[in-house]
Amino acid sequence: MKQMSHMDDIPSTPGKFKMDKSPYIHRLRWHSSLAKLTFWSLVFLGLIFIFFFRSPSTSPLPSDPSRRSLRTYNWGGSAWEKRVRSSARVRSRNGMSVLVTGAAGFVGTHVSSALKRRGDGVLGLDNFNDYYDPTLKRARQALLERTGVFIVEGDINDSALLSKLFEVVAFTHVMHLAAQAGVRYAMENPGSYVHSNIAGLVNLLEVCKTANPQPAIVWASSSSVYGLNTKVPFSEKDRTDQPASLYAATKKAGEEIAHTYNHIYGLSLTGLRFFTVYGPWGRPDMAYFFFTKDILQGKTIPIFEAANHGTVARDFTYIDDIVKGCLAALDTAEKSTGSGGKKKRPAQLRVFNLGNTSPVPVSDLVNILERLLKLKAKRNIMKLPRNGDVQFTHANISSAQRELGYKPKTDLQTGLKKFVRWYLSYYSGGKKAAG
Ligand SMILES: O=C(O)[C@H]1O[C@H](OP(=O)(O)OP(=O)(O)OC[C@H]2O[C@@H](n3ccc(=O)[nH]c3=O)[C@H](O)[C@@H]2O)[C@H](O)[C@@H](O)[C@H]1O
Repeated sequence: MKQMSHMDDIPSTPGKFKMDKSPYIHRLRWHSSLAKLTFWSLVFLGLIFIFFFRSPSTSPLPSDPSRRSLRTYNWGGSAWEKRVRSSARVRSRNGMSVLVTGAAGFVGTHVSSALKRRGDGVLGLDNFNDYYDPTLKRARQALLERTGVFIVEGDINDSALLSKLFEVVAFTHVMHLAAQAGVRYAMENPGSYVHSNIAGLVNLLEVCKTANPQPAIVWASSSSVYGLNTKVPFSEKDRTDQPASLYAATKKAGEEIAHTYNHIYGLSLTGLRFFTVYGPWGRPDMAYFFFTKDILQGKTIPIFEAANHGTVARDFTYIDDIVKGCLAALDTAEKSTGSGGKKKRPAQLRVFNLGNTSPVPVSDLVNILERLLKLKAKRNIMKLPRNGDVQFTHANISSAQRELGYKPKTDLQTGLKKFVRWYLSYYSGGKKAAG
């Protein structure tokens, strides 16, 4: 508006001037209209820029100022398509072609690399959001690139992008790991859970349902769906209708959504309830990870305990065991049965616990870290906050054992030893070496 008033200082209405045909006046008029033209052209160009470049034309993302990473991504073009095709190309007999969402995430990176190593075609998709340090995601991306996995930058809410990917590659499977994780963060940013775990899931399933052939989908649910249950170990048959966090509620909603898409469209769907997965290249928001960081920096760590000094424990599960469970779920997934958006016959619908079956108190986790780091932790014992945490998790894995041959092998001591070795290497300037 300031510019407008400045422009207004230059009289442009001939009536304000004596009709003088002097060259000066001509020049002034010419300048004035040129300035006007320039100004309005700039405004026009500005509007075009805002319209076409700032707001995604395909699937507008909800405005969410706390998630700066929800942006428009560049994709498309023949070079891009070539990379997509090459990354997804199957290189082993009977191999599968898998779209891995959340490929720059902790589990996504490990699963993508394991699939690629055995000759499956793998294409990653990730929005590289800033829920935690994106440089760690970029480092994982670099790691995957070295194994031949290309990660497309984009959001699972972008249906045009997803449709394009299915147009370029006839994926046989989708390993859906993109999600808003973290139990406590849901109090801070509830919208991001709805965006990724509900809207994003529905969007992905919509595209999968219309794809021809439809892929089989394996996706990450969570142990948190058992919520306030007290009967342990948790079995897939137990109730899951009392979530303690919005995170858990969105994962539970995901399971119901999976049921719907299986029922109506014949999509083959397998949900995996992960139990507190840890290991190298892990998530910095998780307790084992930031406890390690804080112990090394001499900072106090908050250790939760339940009422009356009750133990808080988790069925911590090592990443390599989880990867085996994920691959087995993909390998045993039956084909989807629909086409053209219609179900032909009933399709497979499964849900499995992937845990370790040996819960460890959080205080013991800290004891192990102290031994590995050769440092004493400064402990601040705190009451378990009422922001989503549950007191105890313990998986009954008999179903996964029976149907997937899932057999976790790594105890917490062994797994944390591998994590700490990676952590020290990665954060001591050995970021490249850690690969
Ligand atoms: O299984 C899951 O489905 C989930 O696992 C993970 O959640 P959690 O099991 O809660 O892991 P995590 O935060 O590492 O806390 C571990 C323990 O430390 C305790 N804890 C935590 C923080 C703290 O400051 N102090 C503390 O004692 C805390 O009370 C808990 O007992 C994933 O983050 C989540 O995305 C989801 O995948």
